[in-house]
Amino acid sequence: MISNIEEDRQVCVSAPGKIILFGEHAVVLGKTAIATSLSLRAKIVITRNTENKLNLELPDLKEFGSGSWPLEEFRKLNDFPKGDIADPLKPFECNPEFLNQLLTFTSVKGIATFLFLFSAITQCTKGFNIKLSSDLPIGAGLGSSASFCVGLCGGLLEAMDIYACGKCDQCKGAHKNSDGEHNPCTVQSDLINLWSLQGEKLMHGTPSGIDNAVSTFGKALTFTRRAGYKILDRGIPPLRILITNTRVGRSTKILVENVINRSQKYTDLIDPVSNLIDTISMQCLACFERYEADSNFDELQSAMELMFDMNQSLLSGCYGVGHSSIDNIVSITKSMGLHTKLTGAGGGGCVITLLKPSTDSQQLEQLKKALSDAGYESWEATIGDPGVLIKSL
Ligand SMILES: Nc1ncnc2c1ncn2[C@@H]1O[C@H](COP(=O)(O)OP(=O)(O)O)[C@@H](O)[C@H]1O
Ligand SMILES: C[C@@](O)(CCOP(=O)(O)O)CC(=O)O
Ligand SMILES: [Mg+2]
Repeated sequence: MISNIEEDRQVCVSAPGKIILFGEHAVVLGKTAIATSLSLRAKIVITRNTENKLNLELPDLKEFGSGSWPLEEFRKLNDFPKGDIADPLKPFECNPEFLNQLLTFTSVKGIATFLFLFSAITQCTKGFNIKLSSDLPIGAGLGSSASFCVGLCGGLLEAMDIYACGKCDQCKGAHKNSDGEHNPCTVQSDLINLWSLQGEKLMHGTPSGIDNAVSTFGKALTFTRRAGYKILDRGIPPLRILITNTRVGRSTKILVENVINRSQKYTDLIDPVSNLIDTISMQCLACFERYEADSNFDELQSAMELMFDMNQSLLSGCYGVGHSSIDNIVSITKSMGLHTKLTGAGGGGCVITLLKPSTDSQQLEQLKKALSDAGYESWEATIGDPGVLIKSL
């Protein structure tokens, strides 16, 4: 018999999307990338049920909508994670055999990812109703997959009362914001981040880990595969960024695989490119530090504009992840003296344009209309938002 408290308990979690300022794809190859969170967020609501079922609603995935499965259906699978490996405090990769068994329930990789994380974290011991929706365009380079994983893992760990910190005061909600939400402590956030990385691996094979890190911790951070994340405690300077969605769908998994294959096949040609992108990321950090010291925004803006152009040229011309729609937006914004680069995996998806401090509302409307007339949707980004937020009712 579930106690009333548990049965009535509701866990609400949100996790931000992101933009990568510099270093996408190169970060998969071990170089430095810089990313910052967005105000667009994935939202998950988790409530208990007494039906011993998983009831799932994914309103943003029209081809799915909703689904319901008895928990026993998963527990009886040959490769259901159990025993020593199945310690929810020690994130583990999905067994390929188990993935194949999960893919008998759904052909959608994202849902199979959901079912893996649900099975691994909850052991399918309790029935839950789960609804996941998002402000983020899906598959557009703004980290929707990572925010999906981070929100889900944060919510499931909370709903199962699984805390790497043993449920410290912060994770008990000692420092709630005005909406009654709290950021989990660093120890619990690291657990959420590592589980989310396992989800990202299922989504697109060889993620660097930057997307789930910035969705977990928020603000802005640098990332390398070797050293992991380093949060920029002072955030980033007040850059004005316009996000434009090409509305061209693409597969992060395929784009990432293509860059890896090109790097392995043409190592002597691509390594210098990756090293230059690493230099761009490091130069961006140096510019941020210089701005902190001298507040010379014009100097910062000029350097950022050059680095945007360089990184875009290298991504498109050398890594091969450009697209004609991206080139079109680069051209439209350049005609207005602005500089644009793709963000995320490229091949369509979203681009980011560096607005000038002097770009006034009339110029911005003129730019957005030119982009809209060309078939693109654009909006000024709010960056540096908090990472995963949890509200337990
Ligand atoms: N709101 C959502 N609802 C359901 N699935 C989602 C949602 N957001 C992301 N996903 C999953 O993430 C996948 C997109 O991941 P990816 O190709 O990496 O694009 P992105 O650049 O947005 O991270 C989708 O195909 C879907 O499986
Ligand atoms: C291309 C890459 O650098 C970022 C992928 O971003 P997104 O999934 O397109 O939002 C891959 C990675 O770092 O995992
Ligand atoms: Mg993604």
